[in-house]
Amino acid sequence: MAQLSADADGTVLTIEQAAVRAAEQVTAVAGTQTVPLAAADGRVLAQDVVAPVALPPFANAAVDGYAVRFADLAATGQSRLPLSGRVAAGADAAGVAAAGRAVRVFTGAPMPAGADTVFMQEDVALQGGAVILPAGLKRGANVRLAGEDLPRGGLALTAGRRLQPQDLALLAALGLSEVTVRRRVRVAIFSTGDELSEPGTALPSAGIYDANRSLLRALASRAGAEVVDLGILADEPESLATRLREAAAVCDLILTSGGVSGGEEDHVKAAVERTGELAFWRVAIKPGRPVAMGRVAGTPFIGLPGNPVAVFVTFAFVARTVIALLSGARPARPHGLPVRLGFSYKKRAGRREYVRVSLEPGPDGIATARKHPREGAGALISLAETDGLVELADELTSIAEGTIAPFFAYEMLTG
Ligand SMILES: Nc1nc2c(c(=O)[nH]1)N[C@H]1C(S)=C(S)[C@@H](COP(=O)(O)OP(=O)(O)OC[C@H]3O[C@@H](n4cnc5c(N)ncnc54)[C@H](O)[C@@H]3O)O[C@H]1N2
Ligand code: MOO
Repeated sequence: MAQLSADADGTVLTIEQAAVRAAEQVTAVAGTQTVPLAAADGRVLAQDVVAPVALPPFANAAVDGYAVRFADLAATGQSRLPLSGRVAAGADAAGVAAAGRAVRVFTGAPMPAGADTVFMQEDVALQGGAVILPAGLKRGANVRLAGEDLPRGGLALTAGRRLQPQDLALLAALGLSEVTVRRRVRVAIFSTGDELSEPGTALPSAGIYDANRSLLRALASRAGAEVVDLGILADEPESLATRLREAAAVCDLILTSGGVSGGEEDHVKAAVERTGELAFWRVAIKPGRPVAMGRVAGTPFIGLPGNPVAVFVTFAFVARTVIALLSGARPARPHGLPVRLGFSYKKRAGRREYVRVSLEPGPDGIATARKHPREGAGALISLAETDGLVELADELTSIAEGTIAPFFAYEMLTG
C-alpha cells in the first residue's frame, strides 16, 4: 500500500496544487485552422462567435393555430373574429394583415403584419367563416419574437469552448458553415516495463499484456488530442532518455505509464530528470499517488503510474486538465453529483480517494452507490463492471454508510 508521508525528495500535492503547477508548465498551442461544421465536434473554439443573424431571425408562431391582433379581442369573454388568410412555415407573410381578423398559421410561420398573439388550434372553435377565441390568453402568447433567444451581434459561443453537438446546431442555426478552432494537441503515448507484451502476441512467462496504451490512446483522443503511439519502451535508462528526447521533438505532451514510483527499476523518473526537469511526482490521490509532471527538452511530460486503474484516475483528474490547457480550452472540472454510499469506508486523512461504484435507484431519488469488491489498482475488471467513481474528500477518515458523496460517471471523465 502506498504510504502518504511526504518523501525526502518530493512533496505530495493536492489535485488542486498539482493543477496549478501543471498550468505553469504548459502554454496553449497557438495554431488555428478553419474546419467545416461536420469536422468540428470536440474541437476547441479559437475565437468568440458573434451571431451574424438574430435567433429566431423573425417573429413566428410557436404553435399551429390562429394569429390575431390582441387589440381586436373583447375586453371580457370570448371573441369572434372572421377567418381570413393562411401562412405556413416557409411562406411569405408579407401582404397578410391581421387587423380585425384571425389568420390561420402553422408552427414556425412568420407572423402576419400586426398580429402579436397566437391561439392554439385546440383552444378555438370554427363557426362558419369565423373563429371563436376563448378569453384569458395574454398578449404575445405563443409567439417567438425575433432575436429573443440571441440578438444579432450577441455572443453565441466563447473562445476556449470545446464544441459539443448542441453547439454545432447553434452555429448551423446562425448560418455558419465553418468555424475557426485551435489545432489539435499532439500527445505521444508510451508504456514502460520489461513485463509488457503487445496484445495479439504470445505471452512469455511473467509477462502481461500492455493494457495502458489502449486506455490512454482512447482517453487522449476523447479529450480531443491527436495520438502519436510510441509503443512499449524497455526499462533501460539510456534508451528511455533517447526516446523521450525524440518524442519531445514531435509532440506537445508526452504521456507515459509505469516506472515513476521511485523504485530502482522505475527508470522513467530518472530519465526525465536527465533530459529535463520534474515539477512534481506525487499527488495526494488514491489510486494513483505516483504521478509525475515536468518537461523533457522543453516539452511537457506526464508520467502516470503503472497500475491501470491508477492510470484511469490520474488521467481523469490530472492529465485531462493538462490536455485542456494545451488545447486552449477552459479546463472544466466536472461537478460530482450527489449519491448515497451503500457502504462504510476507512481511509487516511490527507488524500482524496476514488472508489469504483455501481449505482442503484434510491427510494428518495438519490442513487445508492455500491462498491466493487475488487479494490486493487490493477483490477481492470472493476472499471468495466462499475458506473463511475465516488470521491472521498481529503480530510475524511471514517465514512459511514448512508453518507452523501460526489459521484462522477465515467462519461463525465472521458469526454
Ligand atoms: N515501495 C513502494 N512501492 C510501490 C509504491 C510506493 O509508493 N512505494 N506505490 C505503488 C503504487 S500505488 C503504484 S500505482 C505503483 C506505481 O508504480 P510505477 O508507476 O512505477 O509502475 P510500475 O511499477 O511500472 O507498475 C505498477 C504495476 O502496473 C503494471 N503495469 C505497468 N504498465 C502496465 C501496462 N502498460 N499495462 C498493464 N499493466 C501495467 C505493472 O506490471 C505493475 O504490476 O507502484 C506501487 N509500488
Ligand atoms: O496509487 Mo497506486 O496508483 O494505488 O495503484
